[in-house]
Amino acid sequence: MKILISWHAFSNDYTKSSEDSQVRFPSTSGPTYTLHTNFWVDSNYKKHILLNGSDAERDVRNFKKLLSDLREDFPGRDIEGRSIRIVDVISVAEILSKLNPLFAEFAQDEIEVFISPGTPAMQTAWYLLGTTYRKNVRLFQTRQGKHTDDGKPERIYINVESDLFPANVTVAERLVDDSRQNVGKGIKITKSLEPIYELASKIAKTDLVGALILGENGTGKENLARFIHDQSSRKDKPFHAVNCAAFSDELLRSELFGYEKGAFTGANEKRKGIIEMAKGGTVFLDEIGDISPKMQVSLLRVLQEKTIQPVGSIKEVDVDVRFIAATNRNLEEMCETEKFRWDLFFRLSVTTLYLPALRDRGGDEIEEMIHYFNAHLLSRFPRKKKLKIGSEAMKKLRSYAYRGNIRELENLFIQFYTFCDDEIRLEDLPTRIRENRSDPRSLSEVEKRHILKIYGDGSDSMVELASILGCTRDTLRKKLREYGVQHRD
Ligand SMILES: Nc1ncnc2c1ncn2[C@@H]1O[C@H](COP(=O)(O)OP(=O)(O)OP(=O)(O)O)[C@@H](O)[C@H]1O
Repeated sequence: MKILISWHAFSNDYTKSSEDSQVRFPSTSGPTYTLHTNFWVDSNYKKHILLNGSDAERDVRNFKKLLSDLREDFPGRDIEGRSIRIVDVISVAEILSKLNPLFAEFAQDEIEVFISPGTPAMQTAWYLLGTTYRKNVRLFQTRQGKHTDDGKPERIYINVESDLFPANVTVAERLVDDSRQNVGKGIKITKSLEPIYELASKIAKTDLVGALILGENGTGKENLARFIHDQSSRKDKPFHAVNCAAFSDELLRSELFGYEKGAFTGANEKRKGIIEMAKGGTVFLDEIGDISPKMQVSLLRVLQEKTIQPVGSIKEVDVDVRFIAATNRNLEEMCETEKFRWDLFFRLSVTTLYLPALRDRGGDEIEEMIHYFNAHLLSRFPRKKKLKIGSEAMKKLRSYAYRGNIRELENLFIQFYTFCDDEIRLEDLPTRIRENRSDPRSLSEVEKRHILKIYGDGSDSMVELASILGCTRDTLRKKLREYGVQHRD
C-alpha cells in the first residue's frame, strides 16, 4: 500500500478571518490543499495520514476543520487525522521518538513523506527518518507556482543521500566568489581579516617559513592555510590537510609518514604517507595542539631534518613540503605546563596568524558574512531568489555569539536554504539564537574581545595600542600572550 504522511502547517494551511485574527479557516492555497489538488491523482496513494503535533485548543479545532474540508472536497480519499503531541516542537529527538512508531507500523508499506509543512526540527526529523528507513520511504517537497517557470506547483523528490549531504559538503568545502575584493576562492575577506590576509600573502611569497594559525574552531584556519598555499609557488602541487586530533598516535604516524608492506597487521601493501603524497605542496596540520608528546618528537625531527621514515622502513625519504599548523589551543600556555614542546612550538610559530572569533568581529561584519552566505548559497540550492531576512531575525543574527564561528553561521544558512520559503523570520531561528543563549559576557570575555578588536583594527605599534587601551605595553603583551596571540613588536 502506498501511503502519504505529512504534518498540517500551523499557519500556512490556514487563512486568518478578517474579523478576528485568532479565528482561522483552512486555506485552499496552503501546502496540504495544494498537494491534494495537484499531486494526489497521479500518485496512486491509498491513504493520507495527516499529523497534528499540538493539543492547543485552537490548533485541534483548525486541524479538525481542515480534515473535514479535505474529505468534503476530495470525496473517496482516505484521509486519516492523527494527533501526535510534540511537547517541544524544536526538539528533533522528541519528534523522532514519536514518529518512529508510525514508521514501524507501516514498515511493510511504501511511504511518501511531504516534508514542506512543519517546523525546521520536524523537517530535520523527516530527513533523519528518510536515511533510516530509506528502503520504503521517499521524501519530497513542493515548490509554489509563483517560483516555477510555468506557474504550476512542482513536486521535488529528495534523494537524502545524494541530494542533501553532498550539497552541504560542497557548499561547506568551497564557495567560489568572483567579487573583486575577495582574493581567495570562497573566502570573504572583511575589514578585520584584511591585515591577516595581507600577512598571509607575505608568508606565501617566501617558501622558507611555515606558519602557525591560531583561532577558535570554525574561524577559517583551514581556509587561511589554503589561501597561503594558493598564493605560493606551490599552488599547482597538492594541498593536504590532516586533522591530527582525529587519529591515534599509530594511525597518525602511518597517515603522515606512510608504511612498508608488513609493517603491522593489515599493512598488506606499501603506502605513501600524506607528507610524501603532498610532494612540492603544502601539508596542513590541523589541531596540532592535540598530538601526543611522542608525536611531537617525531614531527620536530621532520621539521629539523626534512626527512621522514615510513613505518617499518629503514630508509629516509626527503620531505619537500611547506608545513602550516593550526590549533584552537593556547600553545604557549601548554608549553609552560609542559604539555607541548617549546622547541616544536618555536619551529612551528616562525610566523603566527590569529583569526578572531566571529563574535569579536562585531555586528557589521557578522551582517556582511550573512549577506555573503545568502548570496553564495543561491547557486547551490534550487531557488531563484536570495532569502529575505526579517529585521527582527537580522537583529538576533547580528548579536548572537556564534561559539562555532563562521562554520556555525554557514551551517545555519544551509538550514535556512533547506527549510525556509522566502524569508528568514524570527521563528525560523534556533532557540539558542532567539534567546541569545551562548553569550557569556563575563568581564574577562568583554576585556578579551575589546583588546583583540583594537589589536586587530590596525597596524599601530604596541606603544600606541597600549595608550589607546590605557594600559602599559607590558600588560598588553601579557594579555595577548594569554590569548595565544603573538604580538607585533
Ligand atoms: N572568510 C570566510 N569566508 C567564507 N567562508 C569562510 C570564511 N572562513 C571560514 N569559512 C567557512 O567556514 C567553515 C569553517 O572554516 P575552516 O574549516 O577553515 O575553519 P577552521 O578554523 O579550520 O575550523 P576547525 O578549527 O574546526 O578545523 C568552512 O566551511 C569555511 O569555508
